[in-house]
Amino acid sequence: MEVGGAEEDGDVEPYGAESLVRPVADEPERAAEAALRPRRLDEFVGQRVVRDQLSLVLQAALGRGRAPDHVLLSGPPGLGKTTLAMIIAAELGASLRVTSGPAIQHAGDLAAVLSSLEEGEVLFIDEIHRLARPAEELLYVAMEDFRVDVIVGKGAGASAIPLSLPPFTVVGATTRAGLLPAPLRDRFGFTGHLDFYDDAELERVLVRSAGLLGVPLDVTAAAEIASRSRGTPRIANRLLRRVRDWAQVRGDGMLSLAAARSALEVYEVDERGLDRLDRSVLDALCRRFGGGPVGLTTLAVAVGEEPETVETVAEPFLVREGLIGRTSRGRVALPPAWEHLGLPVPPPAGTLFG
Ligand SMILES: Nc1ncnc2c1ncn2[C@@H]1O[C@H](COP(=O)(O)OP(=O)(O)OP(=O)(O)O)[C@@H](O)[C@H]1O
Repeated sequence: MEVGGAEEDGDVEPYGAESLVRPVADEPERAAEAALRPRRLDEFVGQRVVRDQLSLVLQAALGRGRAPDHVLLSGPPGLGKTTLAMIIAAELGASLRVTSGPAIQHAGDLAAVLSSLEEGEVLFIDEIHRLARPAEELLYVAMEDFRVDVIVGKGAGASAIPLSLPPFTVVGATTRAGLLPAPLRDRFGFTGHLDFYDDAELERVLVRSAGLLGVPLDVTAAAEIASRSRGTPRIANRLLRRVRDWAQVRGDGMLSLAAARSALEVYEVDERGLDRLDRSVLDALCRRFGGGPVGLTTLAVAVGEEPETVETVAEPFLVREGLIGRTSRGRVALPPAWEHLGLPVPPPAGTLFG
């Protein structure tokens, strides 16, 4: 169930919506994702440490017959935070309420959600780092004392009427744990950090998804798609759906290695998982600016994009892959960037004679 007002999202980038390897999902995609979500903890692939820890927290709470401590899940988009929140509710046999930081515009919105919670329910707050300050303060009290102060009246005549809440569990998700104020972070009894998946784990995600979609996926194709998925199950599942389209329309329905390669060529996702924007950034950096350093704005103009798009959509992965570096003087191409473009790696600066 969705609660909270319409989402006002200031972070939408023009490029992001059309990229296959962008880690965030839009609404239509979320519907396609829903069918592929693992429902129980033992179906959730990878993230062994977080899974083990969470399993203990949940089993202990179930054994005591009490709502578990509040849970904070942090990590980059598309790694399974929402899925885990749903799993937590399912494992507890509780119902789940879903809202997000940006959907809660006023403390009153949150008070309304909290005061309608029933005993043992799980409240999932996505992008919890984007809650407004007054809502955050209300949440501290609700999480710690299971109480919300309902303000009646205005100005000098206003008074707070305490309303006690039944025990419930907040599951907060954030891509930016560092932005959470310490008092809010401290109210979570358990924090799980999700990391990027390795290729073997992504292959398992793909094999499971192909089974659910009822498509024949060759193991070599699964490995190929996994290696281009940037360590992210959401991207793996998205590429799988595109390979399925290709196999259906241009192939024989089989998701073979050849089908995977042909489909990903059509969608311009290269063997390392880079897309058109990523490659144009590398290309501009190496060919036009001799490897840099070059400022973000200049680089963005060279590739015809907004600086914010380059910084938030392309750069994180390029930096993580060791293709580019960020220095105080701007962006620089690292040797693997030259190699990826098939260009000779220039000698390090200051080396006159090779
Ligand atoms: N460990 C996993 N095993 C199998 N599938 C997974 C796993 N993690 C994520 N997925 C799949 O990846 C997709 C994205 O997962 P999810 O929506 O939970 O990510 P998220 O971290 O909440 O992303 P965001 O921060 O953008 O909301 C879902 O379709 C889900 O089925």
